[in-house]
Amino acid sequence: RMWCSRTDANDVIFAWSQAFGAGSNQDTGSVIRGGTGFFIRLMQEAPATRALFSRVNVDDVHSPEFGAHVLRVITGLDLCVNALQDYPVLKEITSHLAEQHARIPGVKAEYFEMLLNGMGRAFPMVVDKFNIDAWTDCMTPVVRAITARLP
Ligand code: HEM
Repeated sequence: RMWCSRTDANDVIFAWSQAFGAGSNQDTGSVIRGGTGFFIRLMQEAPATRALFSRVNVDDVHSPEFGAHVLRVITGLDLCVNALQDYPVLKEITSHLAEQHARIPGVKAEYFEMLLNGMGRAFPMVVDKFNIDAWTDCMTPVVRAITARLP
């Protein structure tokens, strides 16, 4: 099977809604704050990524420009997570995201793994009974699909 099981998907959809939805869903600011944290972590782990975000004002990660970028990413991930049980839709979304990143020089597959691993490490603090195995089983194929054509 290419994607994760429905049971795992169910756990991930629930975890995601606790981390980025229900409550914070109503509040774009908190989604941006949470998402920005993961980008700050990513840029610490892989400093080369910083230059990729110069167009979105990475010099001030609390600027509206960087916030809007973070929101685009989290919204893209939200689409993926909520399509985990609809394989044809998931395929469409991930291949569109793959296209959007394939044309940006310097973007590497390993950066996606780092970003998603950062979430896996943080979610136990904000999600009840976080199922890390379900997260890994569901998000690994998503990352693989988005980064298929990246170095
Ligand atoms: C699964 C995780 C990710 C999702 C869902 C995602 C989603 C998106 C979306 C929706 C856009 C806007 C595309 C557009 O409007 O044309 C974008 C732009 C971009 N993404 Fe990602 N992204 C992810 C991870 C990453 C990672 C790990 C990197 C590199 C470290 C990255 C680098 C970029 C860059 C450089 C842009 C263009 C920024 C600009 O506007 O100048 N993304 N991403």
